[in-house]
Amino acid sequence: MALRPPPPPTIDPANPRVWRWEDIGLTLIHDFITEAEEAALIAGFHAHEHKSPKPQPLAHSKKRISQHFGYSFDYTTFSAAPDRYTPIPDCIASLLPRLPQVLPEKPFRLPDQLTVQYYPPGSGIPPHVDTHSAFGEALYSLSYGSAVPMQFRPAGPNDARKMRLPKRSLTASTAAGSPEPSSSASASASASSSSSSGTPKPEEEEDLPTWDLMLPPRSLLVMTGPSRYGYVHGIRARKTDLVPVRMLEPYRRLGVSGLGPVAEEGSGAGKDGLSKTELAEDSDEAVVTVPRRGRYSLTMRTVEFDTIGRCECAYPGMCDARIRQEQLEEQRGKAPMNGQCEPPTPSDAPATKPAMT
Ligand SMILES: O=C(O)CCC(=O)C(=O)O
Ligand SMILES: [Fe+2]
Repeated sequence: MALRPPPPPTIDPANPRVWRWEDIGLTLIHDFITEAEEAALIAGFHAHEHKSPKPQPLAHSKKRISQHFGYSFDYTTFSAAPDRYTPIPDCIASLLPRLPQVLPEKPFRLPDQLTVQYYPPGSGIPPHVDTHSAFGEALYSLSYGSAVPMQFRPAGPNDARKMRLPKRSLTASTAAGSPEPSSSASASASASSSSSSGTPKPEEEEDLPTWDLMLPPRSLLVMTGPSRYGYVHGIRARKTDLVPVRMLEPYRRLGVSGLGPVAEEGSGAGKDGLSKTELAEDSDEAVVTVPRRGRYSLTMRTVEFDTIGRCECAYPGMCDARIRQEQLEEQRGKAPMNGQCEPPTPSDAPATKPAMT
């Protein structure tokens, strides 16, 4: 099936490289880093790869590979562990002060929980929301190496139900298919595929608008508000994408490069001789087949040590803090009354956020 174009963004009149979907708090900034910075990040990834205690041979990997810097994420507390910190390489640290402060009403702290991921062609990440309570609102994701389409849709009842499955209770982790669940910070809404009970496939939630946003190399995606708390995002595991030509037009107009040889040349056969403009089978849409190439991303989050386990978002269905609270209340409802008064647990604390310093 061909990719589904996103709703048209608002283009910043002062900078056409900044595209915003204001209603859902999503921003895409093109050419956020230079090609030289991109090359340094890729070299940094491979240098670190050899230092890893369990080096994963990248060339042969079919799965997404992650590296973590800054504070490690701990699913037993649903927060970052203050005592587990991996120094941040210079090529990453130097980018942090350049990140846009997209929430002027909130205090800004540099991200301190960083995940670099390499996606070989054919790999992806299941639809998920990043853990609400552990991190500040703004999530940043820098793409490099090659382009990839990221799928977005509002979270639906099936996502909320899956978040409540036993494997995702208090200490369990389904880290969006991550090979390192204990240090990943994403909560998979749908880690398993279609079940015999007729549940829609993980990527689909019937009747909810689903669309794909092409993320070119060197672009920065910023999620806040509804896109951060109430939407799921993911990357389908595929070796090629069927991309509607009209989806590429805004990128071409801006002169954004790195969408693949076929996509950049427009109609006609690509350099690889594999692809040309054709009509999609399921519509009259002109599409190009774009082969995936190795793609890297750097996800940047800011740990909320002050508000561990609490969240006041407008999406309780997808909120780890609310789910934990529900589960605790359920357990209490079932527990026999013994007349004792137990001290409050951290999640019993009042839900007001302490002032940030
Ligand atoms: O690869 C990306 O751009 C995003 C990865 C992601 O969503 C995550 O690690 O939570
Ligand atoms: Fe994510």
